[in-house]
Amino acid sequence: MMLHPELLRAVRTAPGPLLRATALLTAVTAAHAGQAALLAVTLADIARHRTDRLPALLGAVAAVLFLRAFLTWRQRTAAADAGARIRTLLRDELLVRLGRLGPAHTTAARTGALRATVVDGVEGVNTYLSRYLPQLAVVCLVTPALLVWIATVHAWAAAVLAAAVVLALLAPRLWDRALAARGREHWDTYEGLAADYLEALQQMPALRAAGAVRRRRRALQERSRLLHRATVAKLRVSLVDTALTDLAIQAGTLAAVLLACASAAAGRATGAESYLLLMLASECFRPLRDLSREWHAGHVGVSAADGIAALRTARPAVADTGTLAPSWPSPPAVTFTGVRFAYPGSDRPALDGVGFQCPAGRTTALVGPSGAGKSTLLALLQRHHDPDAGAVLLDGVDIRELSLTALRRSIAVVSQDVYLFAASIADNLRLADPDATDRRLVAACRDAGIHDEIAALPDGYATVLGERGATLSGGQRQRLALARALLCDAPILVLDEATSAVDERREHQITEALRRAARGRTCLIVAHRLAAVRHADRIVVLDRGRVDDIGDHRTLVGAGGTYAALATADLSRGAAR
Ligand SMILES: Nc1ncnc2c1ncn2[C@@H]1O[C@H](COP(=O)(O)OP(=O)(O)OP(=O)(O)O)[C@@H](O)[C@H]1O
Repeated sequence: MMLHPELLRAVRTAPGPLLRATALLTAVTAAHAGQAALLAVTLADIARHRTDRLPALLGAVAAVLFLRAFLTWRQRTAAADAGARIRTLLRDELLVRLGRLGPAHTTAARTGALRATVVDGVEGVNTYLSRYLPQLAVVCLVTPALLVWIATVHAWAAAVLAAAVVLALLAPRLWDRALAARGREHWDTYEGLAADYLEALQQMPALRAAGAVRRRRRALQERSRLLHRATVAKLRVSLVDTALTDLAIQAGTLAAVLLACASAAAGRATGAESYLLLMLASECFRPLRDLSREWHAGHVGVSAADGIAALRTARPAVADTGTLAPSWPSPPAVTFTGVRFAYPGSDRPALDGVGFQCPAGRTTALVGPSGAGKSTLLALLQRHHDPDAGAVLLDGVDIRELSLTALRRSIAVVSQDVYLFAASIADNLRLADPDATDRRLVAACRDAGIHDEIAALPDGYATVLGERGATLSGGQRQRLALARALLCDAPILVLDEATSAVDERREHQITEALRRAARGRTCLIVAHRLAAVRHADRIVVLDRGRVDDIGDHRTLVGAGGTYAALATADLSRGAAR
């Protein structure tokens, strides 16, 4: 009978359907009791060889039977209806939360574990709400009413049954703490296994390349064994729980039967009363038996509730307190001033006193050795994190003063790992703008230098991509992502390692596409290979979290600093290819 605040909170997702499901379940249980009472009278009549009322009584029993069948059908529909709403609204709420939490959260959490919470956890909450809670309400409403009814027939029997009901309800609660601990352990193990499997499936090529499939399989088998152990441990506790309930029910029923027999033998009760007592004693426990069954089904919801609550109440890495939503008639300049930032848990700052400007409508390239802080700068611009000191400004306005929606609408991003959905090319493009016309899709793809290749596919823009866009090459995926970014029509374009997955010829194509795309936008490019950035209007060289130098390709090569060293390394890499 565990009531978790998170689960009670979730009742508000579908109060109407839940109330309807509960009312109908009460009616079904009442119909059971009514049928039992009618049967008691019928049996008493048969025992006394009274047949005059038999047809009417049997007719009434049949009518109640049909009514109950009808009510049961309506009840299941109402519960399914409540379930559908609970699932949809709860998952939607969690997805909105995940969206707000942003990449800072999703990179820290394991995708498989999040999936388990959002899919299986919500499923458990649904069972708890749409099946366990209505049954609990029925126990609270119908069982006392039946006990009062029994008391009018046989006060002692009612007292004994009441004691048995209380025992059946309370005795298993002694095991609640143990069950909660085992339930959590089971859920954690399940989440871990789900995350491991997802990772193994997604990383199968890497595992195969490293010859690690067999080792990974063994690790997963071990995980499965742990889950099996956790399941058995939980089952053991819940079986004790069920056994206690059953024991109380059996003892109560037996005592009531003995009392009924004793009363009948002593002539203190009529035949009809004895039959009624026997029938109602059994009905009195029906809601409890059903509750015990639903409890085991709904317990997953209780185990998952903590994870759902944690996800719902997690604080985003940045606060969305800004209110400005500028419309940018012309692309804004992006300025970093005195930016210092250390990742949570890291004592060494990733950026320390970084200041430079990306001029409006121009292309600025960020270069520097691995770990210099290039991606971190882009993450700060997108407000995945806020700087510990200093600020990022758009045309002089601190980005913290903009609402997150306005900021994100101002920036289009093509990141290192392009994500394409298992949908058509057109649908993938329209993620950026659902209302974009076919003409705009083609224009964006032309600018990104991918239109001809899409047009050459048998289904053109209607071609359905495999999962994660598997049917396209790395370079095609990157140019498709670029086209998608162009469709956003944002005044700032951010390209993080946009040419990382392609060969030299493709790199040239993409660089050309970028130059076309960058026109009329303030563009920030991070690239390892300098070919992609040598034409940039301004190149900012970062080294170990600081600005090392700023200039254009020619002046920086001439200066002979970090950039010149990178250029030499780049050249020799190019020669090696
Ligand atoms: N999520 C993170 N948590 C903790 N430290 C991080 C995280 N991401 C990056 N860092 C650290 O911050 C520093 C800057 O990393 P960043 O990814 O910005 O460098 P980069 O210049 O983009 O490197 P690369 O060219 O290899 O992508 C590095 O020391 C890195 O180890």
